[in-house]
Amino acid sequence: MTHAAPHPATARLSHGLSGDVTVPGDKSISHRALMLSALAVGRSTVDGLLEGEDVLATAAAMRALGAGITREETAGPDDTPAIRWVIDGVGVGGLAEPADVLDMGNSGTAARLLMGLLATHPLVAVMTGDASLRKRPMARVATPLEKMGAKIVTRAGGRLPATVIGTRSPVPIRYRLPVPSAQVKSAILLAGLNTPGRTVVVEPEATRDHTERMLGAMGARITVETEADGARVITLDGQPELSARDMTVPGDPSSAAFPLVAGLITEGSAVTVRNVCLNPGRDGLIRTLVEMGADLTVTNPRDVGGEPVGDLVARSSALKAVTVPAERAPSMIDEFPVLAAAAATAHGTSRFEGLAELRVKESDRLQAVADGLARAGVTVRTGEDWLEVDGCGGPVPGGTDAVVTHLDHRIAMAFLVLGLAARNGMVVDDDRMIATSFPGFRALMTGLGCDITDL
Ligand SMILES: O=C(O)C1=C[C@@H](OP(=O)(O)O)[C@@H](O)[C@H](O)C1
Ligand SMILES: C=C(OP(=O)(O)O)C(=O)O
Repeated sequence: MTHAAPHPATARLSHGLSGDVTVPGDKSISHRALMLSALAVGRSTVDGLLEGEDVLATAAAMRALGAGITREETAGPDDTPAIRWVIDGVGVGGLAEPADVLDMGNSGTAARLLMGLLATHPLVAVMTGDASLRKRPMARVATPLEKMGAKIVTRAGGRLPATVIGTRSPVPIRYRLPVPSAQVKSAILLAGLNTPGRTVVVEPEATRDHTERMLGAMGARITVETEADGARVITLDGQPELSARDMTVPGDPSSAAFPLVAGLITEGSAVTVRNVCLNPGRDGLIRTLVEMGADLTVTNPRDVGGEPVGDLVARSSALKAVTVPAERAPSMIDEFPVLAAAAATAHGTSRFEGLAELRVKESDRLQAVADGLARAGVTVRTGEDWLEVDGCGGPVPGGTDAVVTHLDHRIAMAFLVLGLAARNGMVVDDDRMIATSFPGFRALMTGLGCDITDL
C-alpha cells in the first residue's frame, strides 16, 4: 500500500467523459498465469500481467516456492516499451518448502488457489493475509483438500493464518461444489495436478473457467462435460507435464466495468475500453446493462491467448431498472457494487438475487453496498441474499458523509463512480485498496474527465 493511513477520496458530478483507454490485465488470469507457468517445464513469458498488489503477492509466493520469476522491459507494438514477466517453472510436483510465512495480502484468489497447490506437495507452509483476508472463509477449500490427504490447521472459523501440511501421497477425489466458486474449483484442480489418477469437480452452477482453459492450453488432459441438470463435470488427469507458453493477458472486465458504467451514468459521455476479456463466465454485467437500456456496444471480437476479447463503447444512457436472476450472479459476482451504482441512477426499482457469496468477499459487500447507497440518499432494501435499489431516475443526492469501504477495492471504486452522478458528490473513506486490482484507476478516470480528487 502506498499510504500507511486511510486515504479518503472524493468524486463529484461530472459530464462529457470521453476517451479511448485500456484497463490493466485480468486479475483471475494473471494469478493463474503465474501459478501454472511456475509448474510448467521450461520458460514461460507473460505479457499484460496485472501488476496489482494481489497478483504481486502471488508472484512473491511462487518465488518463495522455488520458481524463477523476473520482470523485464521489452519492446511492445511499434517499439513502445512494455513489461514482460518471465517464469522458469519447476515442473508439476517440484515446489520447494518456503522458508517463511506466505503473505497473500488482500487476495482470496491467491490464498485459496495457493492452498490447493501446497496441499499435494510434501511440505509445510504457513499462510496469512491482511485484516480483510484473515476474516474470509477458508474451510471451503481446506475441506476438500483434506479429503485429498493434506492437513490444514486454521484459526477458529476456518480463517487464516493457516498451516498447510502437504501430503506425500495425494488421493484423487470427486467433489461437488457446495458453493458456486471458481476459487474452490481451481484449488481442487491445482491440487489434482500433483495427484495420481483423476480429480473430478462437479459444479452445479458454472463459474469462470480460466483454470480449465489454461490447463488445457498447457497440455493437461482436462475434459468438461455437462450433465442433464446443467452441472459441469470437470475431469483432470493427474501428474501431467505442463508445457511452458508465451501468454498474453487480456484486459480485466471487472476493472473495465468502472469506466464503462461511468460513461453510461454521466451526461454527454462516450467511453471506449479496448481489449476487454469477454469470457462467458464474466460477461453478466454487460448483459445486464444492455437489459437496462445501456448504449453499450462490443466491437472487434477476437481471441487473445485462448480467451474471447473485444472493445467496448459506452455512451450516456437513460437506464431503466432490471431484475438479475440468481443464476446469472456467478458471471458478474464482482460487478454488483458498480451495478448497484448504475441501478441507483436508473428509473424504477432494481432487484438482484443470489447474492449470498457477496457477504464473504473483501468485505460483506451486500451490507457495504446497502450502507453506501443509504449515504448517497438512495433507498435500498436487503435480505440474506438479495438487494433492491430504488433508482433516482438520474443523479442521486450524494453527500459528504464518507462511505465506509472496509478494505474493499470494489466498494471504493463503485462509490467513486456513483459520485460522478451525485448532485453533492460522494466521499469514500479510503482508496488505498484500489491498488490491489486496478493500479492507475485514478489517472485513467480523471483522464476521461472524471472529477475525482483527494479529500
Ligand atoms: O477464481 C477467481 O479468480 C475469482 C473467483 C471469484 O471468487 P469466488 O470463487 O470466491 O466466487 C471472484 O469473486 C474473485 O474475484 C476471483
Ligand atoms: C473478490 C475479489 O477478489 P479475491 O476473492 O481474489 O480477493 C475481487 O477482486 O472482487
